[in-house]
Amino acid sequence: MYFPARDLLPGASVIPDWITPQQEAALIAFLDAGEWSGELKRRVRHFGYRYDYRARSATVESRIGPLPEVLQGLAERLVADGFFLAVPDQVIANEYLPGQGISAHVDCEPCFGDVIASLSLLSACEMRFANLESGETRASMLLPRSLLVLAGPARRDWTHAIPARRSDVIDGLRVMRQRRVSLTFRSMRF
Ligand SMILES: O=C(O)CCC(=O)C(=O)O
Ligand SMILES: [Fe+2]
Repeated sequence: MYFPARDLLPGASVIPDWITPQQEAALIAFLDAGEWSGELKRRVRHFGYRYDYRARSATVESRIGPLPEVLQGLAERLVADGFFLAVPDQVIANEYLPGQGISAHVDCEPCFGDVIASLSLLSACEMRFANLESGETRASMLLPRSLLVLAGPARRDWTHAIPARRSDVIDGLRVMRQRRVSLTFRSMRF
């Protein structure tokens, strides 16, 4: 079953329509104007610091450079809106075509700070959460232009995953997925 945002997980917040459709279009245009990496099944772009999927880490040596202006603006807004104490300095864009997902994981704890924020673009999809200790599972729909913030227990004690499928059932209706892009903001921990 789907939980309302306030009951999703302790430490999780969902903010609907955190950006406008115009901002969404501008972000997609920006991302598509650069080079996507094909190192995974889904395409990714890294900003600020490169994350090494094999070593499962990001380090000070992996610095790419400052965040591009469009991402820096959003990173600063995450502080202004009270989600982060300091401006996040690492962003990964993930692209999911219908049928693609991300397996259950907790974002690297030694690498990244206590708050993770993920902005959804273009398509809805289901995100599933599982408690590391009890195995309890929960699910939420991530809607385009919504922001998911994971802090505290939601960031540390629960895995999150996106099932690799072509459609989701929302309120009893099967909804086909479209291309989805997410932007995940993190703070390097060093
Ligand atoms: O696509 C998403 O919303 C989540 C991405 C994610 O979990 C990650 O990059 O660690
Ligand atoms: Fe993640």
